[in-house]
Amino acid sequence: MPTHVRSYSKINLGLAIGPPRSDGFHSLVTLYQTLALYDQIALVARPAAVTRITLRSNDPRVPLDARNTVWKMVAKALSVLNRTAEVTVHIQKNLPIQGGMGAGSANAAAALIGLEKALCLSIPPETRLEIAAQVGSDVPLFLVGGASFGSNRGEAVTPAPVITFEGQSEIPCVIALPNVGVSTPQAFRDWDARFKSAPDLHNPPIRDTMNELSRTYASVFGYQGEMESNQSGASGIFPEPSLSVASGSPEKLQGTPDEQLHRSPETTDRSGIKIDLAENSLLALVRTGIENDFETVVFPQYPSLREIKRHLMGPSEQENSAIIAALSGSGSALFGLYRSKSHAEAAQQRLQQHGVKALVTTTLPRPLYWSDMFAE
Ligand SMILES: C[C@](O)(CO)[C@H](O)COP(=O)(O)OP(=O)(O)OC[C@H]1O[C@@H](n2ccc(N)nc2=O)[C@H](O)[C@@H]1O
Ligand SMILES: Nc1ncnc2c1ncn2[C@@H]1O[C@H](COP(=O)(O)OP(=O)(O)OP(=O)(O)O)[C@@H](O)[C@H]1O
Repeated sequence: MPTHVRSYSKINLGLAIGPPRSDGFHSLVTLYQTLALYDQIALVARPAAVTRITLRSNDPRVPLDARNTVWKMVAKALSVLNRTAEVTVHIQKNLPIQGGMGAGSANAAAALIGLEKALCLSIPPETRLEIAAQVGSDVPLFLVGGASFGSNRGEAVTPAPVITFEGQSEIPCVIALPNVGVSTPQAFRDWDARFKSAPDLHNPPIRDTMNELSRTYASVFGYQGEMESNQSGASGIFPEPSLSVASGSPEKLQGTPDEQLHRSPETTDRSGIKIDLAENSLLALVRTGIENDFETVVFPQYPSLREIKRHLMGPSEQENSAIIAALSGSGSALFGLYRSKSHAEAAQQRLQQHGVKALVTTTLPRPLYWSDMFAE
């Protein structure tokens, strides 16, 4: 019987790129958010004298050899664990390839989770994260799920509190799928080329966008007063952080006005505007003006993507316009987050009228990410 694992996708709620490093990677700071859209993997594994990996996929563009992230993950995990096995994986692709939604990375994480289950292994969480980081910068985030902070080259992940909007933790989301693929290494190279002649942009004392973005996240999520730690986190990998005030869940705001005052801290955004953290964490984030640095290099190359972002946003000042719309990762997928499902559906229609494929989904908080992981 195959082990079925859902391989969810992600978006980046802000991404700041730092200077290139000597190992060819770039430092970055980002906030990952998993989405309910998923590929599916079906994995069969049994101990054998020598390791043999066989991959299949419904999508002919997916490499079925050692270039595949799933292959890399299975080979690496077995080698680290000093095991040999025959492993067959079917990768059912629903997500775009080169979309910036971390699909290939998620496939790798799902394969690791499936392999553990199929072979009844229990890999220590630190080892899991270490193996994941070796397969790709975006892989570890899928061992955390929900919202998580990414730093270093993106592989250093820390669980973030649930991101809510008006009490909703599954925020309606539209993914626009432009008819182009953006290569991640090429996008990083373009970033370097663009700013080669402006070294100040890579000079931390003059403009350190990464530090700025870190401060932004800290200003939104940093209130420590009510931080709780629940060791039975859904993943079993990390304790579940819960920031009750920033999460804005109404029940947390009960109590006397004095108590509410105590639980309603304020912080200031980059322009000094006061943010009421009790309001909701997504709006507080948006108000800080978070951006994705990749837009600077990807939009000039693919002007249609800027246009798609406008369609995702919708007419300004209207109630049904997006709370935020941006490129995800290095693209080409873009996302919009909305107050309601009907607003998301209206955005989907706007895009379809302009010939752009669009999917309606929701953000996926950490508990749901793990509870539905093995559902077929
Ligand atoms: C753009 C993002 O999707 C944002 O979440 C990720 O940074 C990309 O992560 P990923 O696809 O897992 O990337 P990896 O497979 O680790 O790296 C692919 C290539 O992208 C470039 N790369 C990636 C991550 C990083 N922090 N700096 C880089 O310069 C490198 O050229 C690397 O060889
Ligand atoms: N399991 C996989 N699924 C899809 N593509 C894969 C896989 N393994 C390797 N690849 C190769 O990796 C390339 C990028 O795949 P992927 O879909 O992960 O890009 P992406 O969505 O831009 O990811 P990211 O958000 O991490 O940058 C593809 O061109 C493909 O040839």
